Amino acid sequence: MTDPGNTRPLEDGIVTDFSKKMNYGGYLALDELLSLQRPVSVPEHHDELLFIIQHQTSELWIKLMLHELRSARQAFRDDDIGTALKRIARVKHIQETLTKQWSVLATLTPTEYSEFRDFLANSSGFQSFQYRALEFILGNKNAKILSVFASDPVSQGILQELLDEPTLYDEFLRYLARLGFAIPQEVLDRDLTKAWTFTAELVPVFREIYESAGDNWRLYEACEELVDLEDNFQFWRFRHLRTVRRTIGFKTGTGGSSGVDFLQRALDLTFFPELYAVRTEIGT
Ligand code: HEM
Ligand SMILES: N[C@@H](CC(=O)c1ccccc1NC=O)C(=O)O
Repeated sequence: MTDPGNTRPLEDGIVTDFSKKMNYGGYLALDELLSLQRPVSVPEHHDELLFIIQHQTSELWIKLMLHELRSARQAFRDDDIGTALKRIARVKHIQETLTKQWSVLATLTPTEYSEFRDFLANSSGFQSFQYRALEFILGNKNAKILSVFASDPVSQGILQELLDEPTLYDEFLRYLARLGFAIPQEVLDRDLTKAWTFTAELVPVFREIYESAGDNWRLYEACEELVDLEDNFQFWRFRHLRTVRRTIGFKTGTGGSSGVDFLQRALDLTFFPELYAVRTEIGT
């Protein structure tokens, strides 16, 4: 056999004529996608491309998370817990990817960032409508935040819709109510535009599910999936906080907040407090 010189020979079947067929770049709209990284620093700072790509990839993954979470919410509505669990499992993997991805941005030193930070003006992740949509569908609703999107009616409209609709947790609890669990009427009739708050009457419901896991395996699994989802969300928030801490210290944020202190307070927020509270009761 002739030595191919560390080169893989192409096979005869490999398609090379795309004049009349869809190819990779066409399918993925790569022309557009790869022309969307537009640094604003002058002269262009080497590290701004990292900063943009870290954010754009995050937004793409968040887009998929929202797609999956909307579908999971619909699945609970349709009494289809199998599909809901499948969707949430995927979301958990995306969260892990997003949390791990912080290590790439952490290679940006404070000096490098300070060299192009001023060019970002008042733009900030706080204005990410997809991130806010994620918080809303998971239960951390806050009508006041809609004002940030006044200049972007399409995003504001999507957020208003999510604000008015049941969250993933609302649909899970309604599903439990349909199965005969003692979900208080006030929970089912709650003001959906408000953030979820701890409801003690739900703890015994979850205790019943945990203590009858053998008979209620899917429900037990769903509870644990939701806990994973919240834990993973907190891990992302924490990595963001630590990255901000090491990059800008205690400077105020470009979005106008106090910065690290403001982000620290997000770590006190919780989506499914009763699923954490039940842990204190288990085995006692
Ligand atoms: C060196 C990089 C980063 C720094 C220094 C930074 C800094 C900050 C600061 C100070 C805030 C508070 C709001 C403000 O006043 O601006 C904030 C909020 C936020 N950032 Fe970043 N950030 C960084 C990277 C990222 C990345 C990669 C994302 C991914 C999408 C992101 C998403 C967000 C979100 C969603 C918020 C709102 C959080 C909340 O409401 O609790 N940030 N960021
Ligand atoms: N808030 C950041 C700026 C920042 O990180 C940022 C700027 C524009 C678009 C996204 C950003 N990411 C997260 O807040 C800062 O205060 O430096």
